[in-house]
Amino acid sequence: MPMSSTGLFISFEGIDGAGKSTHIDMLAKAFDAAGRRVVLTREPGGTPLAEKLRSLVLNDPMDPLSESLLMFAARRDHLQRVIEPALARGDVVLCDRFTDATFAYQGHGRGFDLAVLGQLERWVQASTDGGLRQPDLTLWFDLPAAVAAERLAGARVPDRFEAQPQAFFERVSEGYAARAQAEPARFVRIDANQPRERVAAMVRQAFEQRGWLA
Ligand SMILES: Nc1ncnc2c1ncn2[C@@H]1O[C@H](COP(=O)(O)OP(=O)(O)O)[C@@H](O)[C@H]1O
Ligand SMILES: Cc1cn([C@H]2C[C@H](O)[C@@H](COP(=O)(O)OP(=O)(O)O)O2)c(=O)[nH]c1=O
Repeated sequence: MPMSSTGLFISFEGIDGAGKSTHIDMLAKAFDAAGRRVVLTREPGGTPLAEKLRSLVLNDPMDPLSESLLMFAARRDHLQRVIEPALARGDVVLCDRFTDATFAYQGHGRGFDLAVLGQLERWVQASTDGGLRQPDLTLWFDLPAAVAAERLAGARVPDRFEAQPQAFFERVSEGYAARAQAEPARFVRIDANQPRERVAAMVRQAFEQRGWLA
């Protein structure tokens, strides 16, 4: 049984260029065809306030603590205004990145204190029943940093994170691996270094195995 009482909360993670966006759209269509209401959203972002914070954090230079606080401020607003109401209605929430990204990028990428991030996570994701709101399932698109860089070359104008060197993304990947190891039941690692159709089949299989898509 998913942790959320009625809805389904799915997050998508991986370094920039790993292929998340490509497969989120496919999944949204699959859930829609199965008769489920889908909320497609992203972090940082997903509400008017959080989208403003996104634009600041992706473009304006700042230190890792400010970056982490803005990520969690955006997340708090997003949870309260979009994610929790959607789950209460029984919708499927497909979220492009969530807190694992903060541990991977601000924690492992920037080297910011993981214990402080853990405290922020507990404050921001505290649920009314005393538990911690986490995705029911996290799909981690794992791709070597060199391959992601090749895929992104020329594809779009890089933001503050996408402009980072390859070593940064190698650390971010280690961060995702650590989170996945700590919570194996929540994570599914997708080998994203394969043709789109193979990746799509593995993504679909993760849902079918759980009985979430026929
Ligand atoms: N399996 C794949 N093989 C080759 N290229 C891919 C694959 N999946 C996605 N791409 C391409 O790689 C780029 C990054 O994919 P995208 O879905 O935008 O990644 P993300 O959302 O994780 O940053 C896009 O140009 C996309 O078309
Ligand atoms: C959610 C989140 C994202 N990020 C970064 C990762 C990405 O480089 C960037 C935006 O994510 P994303 O929406 O994946 O960017 P795009 O749509 O351009 O692929 O924000 C963090 O550093 N920490 C976080 O907590």
